[in-house]
Amino acid sequence: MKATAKAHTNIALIKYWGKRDESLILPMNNSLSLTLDGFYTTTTAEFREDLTADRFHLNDRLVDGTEYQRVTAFLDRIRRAAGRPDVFADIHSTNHVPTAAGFASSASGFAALAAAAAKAIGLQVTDPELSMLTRQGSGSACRSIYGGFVEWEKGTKADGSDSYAVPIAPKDHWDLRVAAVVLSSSEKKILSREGMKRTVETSPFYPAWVDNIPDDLAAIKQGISQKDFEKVGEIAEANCLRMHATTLAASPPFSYWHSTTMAIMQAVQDLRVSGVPAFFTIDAGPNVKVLYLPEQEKIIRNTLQEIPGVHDVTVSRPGEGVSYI
Ligand SMILES: O=C(O)C[C@@](O)(CF)CCOP(=O)(O)OP(=O)(O)O
Repeated sequence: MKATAKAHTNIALIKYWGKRDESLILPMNNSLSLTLDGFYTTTTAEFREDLTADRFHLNDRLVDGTEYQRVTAFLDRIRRAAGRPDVFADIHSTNHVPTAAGFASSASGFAALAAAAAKAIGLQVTDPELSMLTRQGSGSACRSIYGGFVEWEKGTKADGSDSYAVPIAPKDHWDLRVAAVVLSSSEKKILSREGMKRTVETSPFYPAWVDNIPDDLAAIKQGISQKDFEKVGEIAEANCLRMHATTLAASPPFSYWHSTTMAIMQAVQDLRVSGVPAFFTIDAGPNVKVLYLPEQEKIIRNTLQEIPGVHDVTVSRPGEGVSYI
């Protein structure tokens, strides 16, 4: 009972920010992402009769603490779904992603874990069912089941049976680039789960965030189908700024941005003024992702690399969904 799966990270262009159900991980709003080819996780899961507890190895290191707790709690869901409450797994995950940089590494990690564990335990799942299972590990991970552009339907049912990702356009629909800009400073940040909880519970700006999503989604999907780069970039950048605005109005207020984060934001907006189309998006951390077209590769890379405080720039293309090795 062994299987290996590979899954890529995804970058949200319309952000998932806020849950309506913490335990089932059900979101307040729909989100839309692009799966990236540059960062991925491979996970091998082996369910064995001789184990009396799960074992989780990440990058060849045995993991314990909260990370282990999240994985073993997730595997409990897999065991329940398969009707095998008493079988435990040996999990080996390798993250080809700067985990410390928080590049939604939980997204590729949980998608690969869900796929490998379901296959290893013999659980037959459709893509929507695999997405729903993955969602219960980490919300954004449910979008990594598919490649290319993906939308996570928030659903309305209390049991979450209508909350899963659906493919919008395949990875070869549009040859975009995403530069992931990692900052040198890796201060302890507020984890996305905690950040969105505080925001939902205390930020007066939060209801406006939710209200704006349907228009953003409709417009960005039109832009994607028409390959209108400015339209997609403007909506994605504005959506990211609206998300971060909600944190500034939370109690206590917080922000994920460092001075280098803002320097990168300014540099990207300056590029646009000089005629180079580029747009940024930022998740629950100080790092920045920059969206651009292939012909701008050189100027984008040179501009970003020379900003003080930038540690690394990694370029991704649209990536594929979950696969089995
Ligand atoms: O990816 C996005 O849509 C936007 C974010 O990255 C933040 F900006 C949210 C990621 O949240 P996640 O780590 O999935 O939370 P979990 O469900 O509590 O595990």
